[in-house]
Amino acid sequence: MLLAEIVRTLDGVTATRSRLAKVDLLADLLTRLRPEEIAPAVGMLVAAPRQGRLGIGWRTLSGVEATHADSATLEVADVDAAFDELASAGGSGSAAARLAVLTRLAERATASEWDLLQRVIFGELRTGALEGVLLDAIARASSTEGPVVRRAAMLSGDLRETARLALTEGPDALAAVGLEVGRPVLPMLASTASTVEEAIGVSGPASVEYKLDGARIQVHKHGDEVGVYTRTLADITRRVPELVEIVRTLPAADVILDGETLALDEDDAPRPFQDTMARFGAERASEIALRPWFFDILHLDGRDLLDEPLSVRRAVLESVVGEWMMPGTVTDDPQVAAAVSVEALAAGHEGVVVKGLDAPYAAGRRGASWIKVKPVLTYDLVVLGVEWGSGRRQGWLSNLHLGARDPLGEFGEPGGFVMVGKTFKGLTDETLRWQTEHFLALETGRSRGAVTVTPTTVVEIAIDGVQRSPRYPGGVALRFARVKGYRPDKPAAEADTITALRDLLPGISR
Ligand SMILES: Nc1ncnc2c1ncn2[C@@H]1O[C@H](COP(=O)(O)OP(=O)(O)OP(=O)(O)O)[C@@H](O)[C@H]1O
Repeated sequence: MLLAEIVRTLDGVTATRSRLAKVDLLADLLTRLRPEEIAPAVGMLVAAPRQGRLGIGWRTLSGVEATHADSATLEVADVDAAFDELASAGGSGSAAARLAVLTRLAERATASEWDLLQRVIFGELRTGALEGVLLDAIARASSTEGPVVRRAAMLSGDLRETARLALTEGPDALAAVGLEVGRPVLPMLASTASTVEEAIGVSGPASVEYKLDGARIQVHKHGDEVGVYTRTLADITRRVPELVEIVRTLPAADVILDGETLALDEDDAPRPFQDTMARFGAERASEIALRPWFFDILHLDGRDLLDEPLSVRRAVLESVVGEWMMPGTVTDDPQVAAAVSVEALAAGHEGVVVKGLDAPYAAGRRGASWIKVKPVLTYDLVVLGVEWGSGRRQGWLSNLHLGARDPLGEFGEPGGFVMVGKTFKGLTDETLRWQTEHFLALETGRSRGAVTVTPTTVVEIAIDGVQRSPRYPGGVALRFARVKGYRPDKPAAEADTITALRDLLPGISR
């Protein structure tokens, strides 16, 4: 298949607001792929190449100079072969080799094909919205029930392979996809309530647990082999040897655990979230040691536990992790639950997560089975641009332009971002230095003292609330926004939405 057909399909998908029409277009494309084209083509559709991260920055890409082709001749297989070359180019002279591959590709591509290829190579413009539609399209194209496709995608964490299985082998092969120790699955996510009482009203009998402000980890142990993965399934095993050591000692041959990790200071108080994330990003180990708290178990010694109720999973979890268990209490009494929250806050944690005891582990889904309650309002927003600082901050990129996600395109492009405020508060010198370098590498243009950037960086912002704003396109502006920390573990497609912020406005009927 020609790459141009993928470009045309994606254009069609963007041009229509109808979900059904999007599914039709994608399903039609999928049915026309040859078996060996399915995985590469799906990778191109969702900007997640089959070869994994290609490790090419925006700067390298925008440095490619080429005269594009007038007519479309590039095949999906040609692009896939070029990606193989990019992924395997390493060692000395690799930069030149990669640039040569990119230049050849850019010359063979038409301008619109190169637009798409850049986004695929960069690998970060994934819109969660498209992945959902694509799952429906895979179901349609392979005449398989939607839930069967979704389940396989969740458990394998691999949309490309799910599409290939669905289209070439059918529902039985999909149903046979199970958990595999060593292959991470998307974590279960929480919804939000404003009080513990409200949360327990929804959940009924629940495990009310501390919500630690660290980083999510999924841990896989197979004998002595241990793998540690982030919220976005990045493998960070080599960066966290102290966690690997702890997991090795657990009394289980095969186990998959879900938890949170955090660094404590000498008084056992949690260190700032930034310190934990610094460990995740660092190539070298630092003095700050992490420790784990586990709150769920997905698999134990040959038995998948996903579909068991939390009450059963907790009992099994406790027998495996002992002292590394997340603190919490099982109760259906709102007062007892509220007391856990007070205790968690007093110990310096963020709040609590209230989890229905009957609920299974819903991998990759955000639902009412887990409800987080945090007294400080924090939102994960996307940096759209940054202003150059002045005075003491001269020469640093400082004031961040913050955007909320607009999945339905109510205030702009569907899947785009709507600006809701700015802040330069809460930035340490070290963060200023880091963000200047980081955002210059993501630069897409400059205007009036600000650098606009590719909207891929998620930052956690604390606010006192929101107010109506005639100036911002979403009609809402943040009040007293300050930076809590960057969220390299969160993709922009999962940032908070403009709807979530507008819901904070008093008296807005949506
Ligand atoms: N006891 C706990 N149970 C579940 N998650 C916990 C717990 N303690 C801390 N967490 C963290 O809280 C998050 C739950 O909120 P959510 O599923 O919305 O993830 P998130 O989008 O990363 O949210 P947040 O930014 O609030 O951490 C988990 O991803 C995990 O990192």
